[in-house]
Amino acid sequence: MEDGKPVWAPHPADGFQLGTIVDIGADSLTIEPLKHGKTFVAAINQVFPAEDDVNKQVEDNCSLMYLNEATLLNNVRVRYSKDKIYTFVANILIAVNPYYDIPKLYTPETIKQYRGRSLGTLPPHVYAIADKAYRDMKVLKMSQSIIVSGESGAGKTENTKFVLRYLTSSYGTGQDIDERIVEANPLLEAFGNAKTVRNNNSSRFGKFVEIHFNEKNAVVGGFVSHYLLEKSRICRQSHEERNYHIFYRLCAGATEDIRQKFHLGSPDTFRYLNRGCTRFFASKDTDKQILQNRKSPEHMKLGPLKDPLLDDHGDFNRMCVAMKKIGLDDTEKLDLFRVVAGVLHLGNIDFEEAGSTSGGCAIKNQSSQTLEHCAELLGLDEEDLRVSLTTRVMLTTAGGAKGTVIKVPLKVEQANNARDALAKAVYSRLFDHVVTRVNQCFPFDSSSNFIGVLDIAGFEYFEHNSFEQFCINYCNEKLQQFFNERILKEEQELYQKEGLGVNEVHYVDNQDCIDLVEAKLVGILDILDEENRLPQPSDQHFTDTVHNKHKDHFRLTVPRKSKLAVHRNVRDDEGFIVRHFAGAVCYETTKFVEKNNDALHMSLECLVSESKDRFVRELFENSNNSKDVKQKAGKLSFISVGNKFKMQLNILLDKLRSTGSSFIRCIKPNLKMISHQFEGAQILSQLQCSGMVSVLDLMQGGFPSRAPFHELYNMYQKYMPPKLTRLDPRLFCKALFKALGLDENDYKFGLTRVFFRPGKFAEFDQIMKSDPDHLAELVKKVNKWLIHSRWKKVQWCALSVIKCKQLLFIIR
Ligand SMILES: Nc1ncnc2c1ncn2[C@@H]1O[C@H](COP(=O)(O)OP(=O)(O)OP(=O)(O)O)[C@@H](O)[C@H]1O
Repeated sequence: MEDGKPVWAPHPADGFQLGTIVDIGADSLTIEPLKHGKTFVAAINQVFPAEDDVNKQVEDNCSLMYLNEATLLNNVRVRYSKDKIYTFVANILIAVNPYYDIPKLYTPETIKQYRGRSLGTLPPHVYAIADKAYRDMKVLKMSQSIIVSGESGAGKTENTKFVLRYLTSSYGTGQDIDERIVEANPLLEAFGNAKTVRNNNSSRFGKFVEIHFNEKNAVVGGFVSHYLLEKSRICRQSHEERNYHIFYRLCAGATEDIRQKFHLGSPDTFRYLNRGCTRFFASKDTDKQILQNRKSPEHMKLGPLKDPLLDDHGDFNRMCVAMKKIGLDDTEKLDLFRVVAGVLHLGNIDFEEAGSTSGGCAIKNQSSQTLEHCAELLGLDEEDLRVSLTTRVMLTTAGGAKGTVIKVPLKVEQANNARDALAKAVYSRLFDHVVTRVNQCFPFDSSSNFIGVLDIAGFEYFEHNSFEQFCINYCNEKLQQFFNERILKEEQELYQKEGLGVNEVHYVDNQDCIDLVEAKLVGILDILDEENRLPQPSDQHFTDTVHNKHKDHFRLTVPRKSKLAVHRNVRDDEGFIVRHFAGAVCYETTKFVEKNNDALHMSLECLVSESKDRFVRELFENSNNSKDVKQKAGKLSFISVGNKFKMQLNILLDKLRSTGSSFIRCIKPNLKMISHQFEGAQILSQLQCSGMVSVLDLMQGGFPSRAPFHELYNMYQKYMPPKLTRLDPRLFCKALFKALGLDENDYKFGLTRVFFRPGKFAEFDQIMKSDPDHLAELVKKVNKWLIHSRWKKVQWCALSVIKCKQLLFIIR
């Protein structure tokens, strides 16, 4: 950075602002903003050199002279203002959510344009990544994966859908299977998506969608794996949020016949819906199609929720069509709806103290009809359901009559928990079933390779972070490691391909953070499991153990060390801070123990797995603990959520490691979810969380800026006399570099481009644009070098001829 040249300095709302350095301190700089405003002081490591033309935008950030987080943000900003939402950083695609349909961006014609075209030959696009994956699969005969990440509402699911549509329409067989892969989405979204404050259509589960190809590289089928459905939402949502879409779609769109059969009412009549938002999504017109008696008072008062892509009544019908298309018959459809209705009724069962000496509770009289509906819909015996919700079965294990079954009465709060646990178990099994069923509708006998698209929540931190964030961030920590491995590998491969003869790129590994979470016995997940197995597990004891076992761990500390006041109020035994690659997160550990346990208590497990209804019974058939329910009845069994996730993740990562990979980083431009608004600071934080900034760091360890010879030639030919511009671009560049006497450690000549060490491209540019006297001197030097190198070439040729002649003479 130089005196008088513009720099990017931190700005609270925009991320960075342009300014000039007016004073230099020991580790800080005083900056004068270019736009009006007072001078301010910024830490030296937060001030970055700016490009000369800050309105310039490039398709690949690596062709910028200064590759840093500020120039990256600025490039994305300038492009976004021109509706260019996609940008490359080397082979990584950044996708900013436009929150409106950009004309012609995803048309069939655009799909055609990208078919078979190499990365970089057309503007950055999600189709370019999809096609690269396909071509790599074909050429390398190796499966591929595309990892789509970003925070909620950033556009992961939409981009995933674009990839799937691109692949099926470009490389499908034109048969039913292609359509089925695309049609599976509405069904998955109905059961796994919900309105949240961040996104009206938020996927509350992670998924890896594989499209399988035969030996001729045509689509033959698909397979979906899913991760971590958010279960807490089934029973409770915050005020402005909703439960899963299916509940509202059923209430709004079901035929009168279904409505009566399943005893459905308006959303406000169900506890599992009425603590959140009870309005339907509808347009002015479709709102009229929803009968009055299906609308909640809140809906009547405030009108429908509006979203261009969502409409509960219409979506119900579309979902029914999609079900048909993917091969679900009417019986199966009704089975699904019946269980959804059953869950709703279950939530309406109320308990009160029994008033007996047992200290237990009973189902309120007012709930008797609900109990009846619930039992009917889930195929349970009403009395058995009553008993299972209000008592817990225990087997005596010691003393007197060993193995005697005793019924322990539950208190009101325990019964409420049991009811909610049952609802969560039934719904999440139903969701598993939906995914299994979806998978059955695009079967394949054999496949040569697949392209998998991973759509999973990115790194997240809120004011209050719980077990869900802990799992998601652990997952992102693993994906980040994979990302680093791959980017590093790609960089090294590029250096090799370009013949640079170097492969030194250094970066900070995050294995220590991964170990902190998943190491055997001492990792946080194992400590938590250990706690769950104790007779009286407690969140505090778990938290204390974590702190004790990792007293001096660099990645772990106590909440009071947080920079944020809210976290400093959290006691040492109520939380811990993990220093993730993307920043420190304070986790509050209340309910960690409960959330880590997927097991129903035994009476409930027995109840549902012996349901009279085949569909419900089958939902629980494959459960881990149904086989030996009776033997285990003495203990509260424990099924670890954390370790199941760890296992799934490790399988996923093994799979990813065995494939070639591409990355799409989705960015949410603003919190209001509107078009044409770029909130710089927000976006910068997402770039940091998605690992993009650390990728820049990683690249800084090598040769981050790169410019093709022809580009350099075009940039500088105007400064050179015609005699020199007649040279071919490669020789032209070589002559310049040699003449300038640049340090050979600062740049490398590849086959197609020049690679620069951090900041060296700019230095070079500066010399080129220096004053005319200096330039004249430079031209002289270039000429001299050319003559010198040509002379050397002539000498070498002459010598070779002489040597050949001598050789011939000897042979003769
Ligand atoms: N490329 C796009 N063009 C137009 N609108 C888009 C695009 N990408 C996203 N959107 C809009 O943004 C909304 C949120 O996108 P999406 O559901 O894909 O986010 P997400 O990252 O999957 O969020 P979550 O993690 O909550 O599921 C979409 O419903 C759509 O309205």
